[in-house]
Amino acid sequence: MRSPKDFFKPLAIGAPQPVREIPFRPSRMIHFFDPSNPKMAAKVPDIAKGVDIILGNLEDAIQADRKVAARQGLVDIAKATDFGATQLWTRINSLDSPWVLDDLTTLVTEIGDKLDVIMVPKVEGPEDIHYVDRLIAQLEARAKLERPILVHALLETASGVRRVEEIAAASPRMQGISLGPADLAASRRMKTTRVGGGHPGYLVRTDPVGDDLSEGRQTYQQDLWHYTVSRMVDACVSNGILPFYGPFGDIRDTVACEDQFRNAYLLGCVGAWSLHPVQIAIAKKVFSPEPSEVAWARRVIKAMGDGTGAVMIDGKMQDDATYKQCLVVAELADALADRDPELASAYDKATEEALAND
Ligand SMILES: CC(C)(COP(=O)(O)OP(=O)(O)OC[C@H]1O[C@@H](n2cnc3c(N)ncnc32)[C@H](O)[C@@H]1OP(=O)(O)O)[C@@H](O)C(=O)NCCC(=O)NCCSC(=O)C[C@](C)(O)C(=O)O
Ligand SMILES: [Mg+2]
Repeated sequence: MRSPKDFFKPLAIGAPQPVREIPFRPSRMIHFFDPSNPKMAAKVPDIAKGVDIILGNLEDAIQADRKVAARQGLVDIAKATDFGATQLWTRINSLDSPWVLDDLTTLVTEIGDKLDVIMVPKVEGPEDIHYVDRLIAQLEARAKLERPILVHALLETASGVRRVEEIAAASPRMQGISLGPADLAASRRMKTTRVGGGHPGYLVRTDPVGDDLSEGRQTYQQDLWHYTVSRMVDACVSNGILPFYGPFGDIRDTVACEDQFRNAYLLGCVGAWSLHPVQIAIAKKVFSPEPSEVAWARRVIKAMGDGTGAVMIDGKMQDDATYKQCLVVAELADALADRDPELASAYDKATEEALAND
């Protein structure tokens, strides 16, 4: 770890000044596409208009013999497309792969001015972030970039989870962390072959009634990812960066996808990945607070005045802490409303109705 005094110094002569704060931009979904797939690539300009983040994937899910085509495809798309307020990200190949050096060199020098964030997969510890941090700085200097590219780590190894706090604190470039449930399951030797979501075997069972151990006992499926997501959220928030849930692989099961995304939302994540167009609307719905929640939050904030003391609203005690909880929801709503006029009017309408009854 660098000295706190040097932490915000550029790591290469001529590289841009690191950011001191990670800006919060709407980040409800990171939409993945394969830049080597002409059909998918052709849809990117249109899809980009309806998502918060669009990500050109170069790593897993891209066949080995399509890696170079994917990299070049991303360069071409980035150069040809105006992404407006939508963020452009990429996921580079893993640091032990034969492709990553060319991924970084090509992308930073050719489209570094368009790229907001580089996602680094299979991060094992802070040393992986330090490696890309310096290399990106050297390439930024070469490309004469004026704005630093941020880094997002993928939490998908047991070692990464063990050192997630160090990863989150490794560089001022760290923008956030996503959970990678498939590689993480493999790394941990978990016996699930699903990409995220629950498992019918991971459950708790109610106690037996009387002597009969088998009849009348309810079972409840549990969340395999609760510990990891919670730990990731703490690591991120305590370092001023953003936590994301990752992918939900059962594209057909939109119901369970929504549940998984909502669990992550309630635990503090700002967004999740969409692998297929059908998952975009799910993420948008789940990671935008409900109008009734926003109305409630705004009502509490109004009633609490300077945010101190205690008041009762609809039979519920409100104090300094609930005021802060409400600020979380209201500030998120304001940030999303800035970008989404439909949400803005839904929030305002619900607030008006709620305040009218006070
Ligand atoms: C699952 C797949 C193969 C189904 O693709 P499909 O073509 O079979 O599906 P479809 O339902 O027939 O597609 C309908 C239409 O949507 C298009 N389409 C479909 N998907 C997209 C997309 N993403 N973006 C834009 N367009 C898309 C597709 O081209 C088609 O267009 P058409 O109507 O003109 O024929 C496909 O959706 C896909 O390849 N998605 C991305 C997969 C991916 O990026 N995986 C890697 C991330 S997850 C991961 O890496 C794990 C992690 C974190 O590392 C760890 O946990 O360890
Ligand atoms: Mg993975």
